[in-house]
Amino acid sequence: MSAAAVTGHLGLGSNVGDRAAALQAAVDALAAHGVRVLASSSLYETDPVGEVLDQPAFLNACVAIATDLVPEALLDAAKAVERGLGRETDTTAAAYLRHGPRSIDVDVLLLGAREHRSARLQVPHPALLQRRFVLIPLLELDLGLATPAGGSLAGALAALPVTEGVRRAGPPLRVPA
Ligand SMILES: Nc1ncnc2c1ncn2[C@@H]1O[C@H](COP(=O)(O)OP(=O)(O)OP(=O)(O)O)[C@@H](O)[C@H]1O
Ligand SMILES: Nc1nc2c(c(=O)[nH]1)N=C(CO)CN2
Repeated sequence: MSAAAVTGHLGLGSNVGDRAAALQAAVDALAAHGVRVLASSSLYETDPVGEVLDQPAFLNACVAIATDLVPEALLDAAKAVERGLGRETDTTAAAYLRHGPRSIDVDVLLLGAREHRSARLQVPHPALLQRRFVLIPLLELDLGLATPAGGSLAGALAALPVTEGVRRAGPPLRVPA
């Protein structure tokens, strides 16, 4: 791939089926959709947060990426990877439950200094600074990360109450050489 226009970070999550295999399959599939994965955090076993707490624990990881895609095309790529792994991505479908169990979730967390706000995509991800399950793997990748507005992710993590368990559960996902 040629020199990429944008670097950023994606969040990966799974709490149905073989969770580690699903996270690895997502990393493996991203290249075919124009997204180069540069590095992966460790895997973390995390307590569910959000609107559905009575569901199995998640396995989460974050990856650093580079891409020539514009932000909405990157979201399309993330959704295509989810669909390719069998996830229901239509938020109006009967099978869709917001914050509910899923075989794979690929969220756009950060695109460096870029901000994007449209009906279908907000970057930074709106819940970024409230979620220990994304802040901890992101900070493993880069302790100096900040939002485009200048908010330190390390500072956000330090300010959060420890209400949600996040335990290291395995080594980083394999990324292409
Ligand atoms: N930064 C983002 N990354 C991924 N999806 C986003 C983002 N901003 C807005 N969305 C929109 O959110 C919709 C629902 O996404 P998803 O099914 O992953 O939600 P969720 O995982 O249940 O909740 P959450 O977004 O709080 O993690 C997507 O179809 C997409 O249009
Ligand atoms: N621990 C954890 N909780 C969640 C997760 C997730 O990936 N990890 N994803 C959700 C849907 O956005 C809702 N809750």
